[in-house]
Amino acid sequence: MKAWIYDDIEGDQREPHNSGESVSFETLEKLGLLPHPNIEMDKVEEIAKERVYRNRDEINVSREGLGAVYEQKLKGFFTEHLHEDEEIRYIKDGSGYFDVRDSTDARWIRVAVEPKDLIILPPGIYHRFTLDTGDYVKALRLFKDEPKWVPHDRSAETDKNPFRQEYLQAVKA
Ligand SMILES: CSCCC(=O)/C(O)=C/O
Ligand SMILES: [Fe+2]
Repeated sequence: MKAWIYDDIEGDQREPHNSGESVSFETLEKLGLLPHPNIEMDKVEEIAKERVYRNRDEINVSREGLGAVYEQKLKGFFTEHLHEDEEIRYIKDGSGYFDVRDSTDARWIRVAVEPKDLIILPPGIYHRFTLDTGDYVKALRLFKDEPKWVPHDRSAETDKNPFRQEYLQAVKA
């Protein structure tokens, strides 16, 4: 797992867009995005138990895995959004990029994930996801309750969402 500031230059979202400015795990932690690089399944189970996760699913994000909904799903994943529940992603195979807003809300931090990387997305964090040029990731998605994936796309309305407001309070310096 590595993270850097996204260069915001027009072009294929699947390219690294690495501005050359790297971002530390400490910074990710301050944003509430808890990185656990290179861990085994037994550690994933420990985290899931500790944090009381009751549900999970496995997703194969690829043209083959998603079939007819591939384009639509990829578009949805890369639309800036938040979730109202804390969610865990554990990469089983392939790779991709999670982008999260930095503390100024002006820049994207790109987090490159690969097999055995786990990240915890706090409720209310604006983020998006894209495959890289390998065009494939298989991930375990852990949910506290039902295995649902409900994105709230960024809007003036979502900015007022109580989970967003709570997140901003929690990460305030
Ligand atoms: C690699 S898991 C699929 C993407 C996802 O679950 C998510 O929440 C994207 O924002
Ligand atoms: Fe998401």
